[in-house]
Amino acid sequence: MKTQTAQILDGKALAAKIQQELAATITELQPKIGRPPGLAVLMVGDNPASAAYVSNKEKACAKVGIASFGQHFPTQTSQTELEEVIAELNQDERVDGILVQLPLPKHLDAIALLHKIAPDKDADGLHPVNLGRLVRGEAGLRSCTPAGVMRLLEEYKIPLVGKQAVVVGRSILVGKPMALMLLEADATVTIAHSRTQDLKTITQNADILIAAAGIPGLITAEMVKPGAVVVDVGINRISDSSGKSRLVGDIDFPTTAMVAEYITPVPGGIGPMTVTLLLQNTVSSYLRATSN
Ligand SMILES: Nc1nc2c(c(=O)[nH]1)N[C@@H](CN(C=O)c1ccc(C(=O)N[C@@H](CCC(=O)O)C(=O)O)cc1)CN2
Repeated sequence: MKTQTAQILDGKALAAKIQQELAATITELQPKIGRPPGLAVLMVGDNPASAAYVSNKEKACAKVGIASFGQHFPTQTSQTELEEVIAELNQDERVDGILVQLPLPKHLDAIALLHKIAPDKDADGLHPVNLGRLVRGEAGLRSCTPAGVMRLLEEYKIPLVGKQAVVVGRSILVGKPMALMLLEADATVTIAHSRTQDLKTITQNADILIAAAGIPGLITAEMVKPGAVVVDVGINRISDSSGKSRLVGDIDFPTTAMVAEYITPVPGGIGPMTVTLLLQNTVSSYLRATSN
């Protein structure tokens, strides 16, 4: 039986390497600056997956020496209360990065909350000012998941200039900024989404295929060009026939790994890179805030 031939793009290993570098930077700078970098993660409600991600972020902060100012609010917290908390954090000199864990309970307007975060403390890179900077190719805080994808591709020296890149998914969190970052790197970019007709014909043309649709196993081997670089941003928890839960991506890994040249695993691919780029954004804001 033919088995996997693709090389793994190891996000977990790269994340560990970058986190070590961040820890060394913080150890060196903290005595001179007089305080560590600070990150505030705001979580509303009891979504168990979100609670696990927030806890991972706080553990990662502790590991590299970033102070956490996390706050957990009950589900019924109002928009105004959260806006007031963000306004305080914007003024708090110990805090370099602020993020609102998504998704939020339905009565809250996530976009309106993101607008309230000071752009230079926008650790998730989702404020319109930072998205605008990305559109214009200017320096700014970049969205963590797509920035993590770009950093992983860079580490493995994957050529992007002039390549056909297809992004499946058009969310503000991943798909749209991902397409812009690939464009910034001179790839020729196509965005496909839930209304795209004949997805297979489009994905088969991709030298670089990014799956960010949130649909388990959406991309199968016959949809992938032989030799393509395949990046799985999907994080889907499914139950198998015995009722046991496991994590899968948007890509059918066993079949796709037989045709792709490079592939990211789930878990251990883009997830750890997302958390690491969040730490990196926080440290960038800290350096900017303390540079005078
Ligand atoms: N404000 C934000 N909300 C959300 C984001 C985000 O970037 N900003 N992304 C996702 C969730 N997320 C971070 O918040 C996230 C998800 C998964 C991982 C991760 O490391 N996954 C591991 C597996 C973990 C497991 O076993 O469950 C992996 O892929 O190896 C990191 C971050 C939605 N919300």
